[in-house]
Amino acid sequence: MKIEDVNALDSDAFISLFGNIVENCSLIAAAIWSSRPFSDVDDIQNQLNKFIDLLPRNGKEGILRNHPDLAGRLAAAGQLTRESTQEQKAAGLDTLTAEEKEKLNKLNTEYKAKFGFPFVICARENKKDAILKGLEHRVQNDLETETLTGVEEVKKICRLRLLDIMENHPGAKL
Ligand SMILES: NC(=O)NC1=NC(=O)NC1=O
Repeated sequence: MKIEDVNALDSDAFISLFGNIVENCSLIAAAIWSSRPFSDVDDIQNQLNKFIDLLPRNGKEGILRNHPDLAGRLAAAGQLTRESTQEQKAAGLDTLTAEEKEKLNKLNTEYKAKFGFPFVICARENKKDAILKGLEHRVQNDLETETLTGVEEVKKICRLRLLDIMENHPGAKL
């Protein structure tokens, strides 16, 4: 899809296409539509990042709260979004041993009890061992650090989803 095609989308079509590049936060795509015309994909990403960075603390925490646990209840119930399903599978989270799953669930529960939002990491950039190590390390951080770290991981997830759409969506027929 070319950037000209993106710039030609009305708000409904733009939100329909980009609404889940930040998991369950279609508001962000709806908001950055106002920033068109975009010069290129990086410009779209920069507008997303700027919107997220300007949110108050509770807005950032809200984005994190909208992310499903890794190999959590929704994954077990097959109720993850298409994107999350693919991302969690790519990290090998669909082939955890019973012991790994128990450890992940225990750490996820501890993390969420401490911070009030789930542990978020870009699953496509990490395999399950790195995710478990990351969770063990990050659960020891403070709230400020984890809010910012989680948001930076959301931006990585968002970037990969954005590139997928730009590369795979046919866009306007030539
Ligand atoms: N809690 C999470 O980190 N969730 C996720 N990370 C991804 O990359 N995809 C997810 O669903």
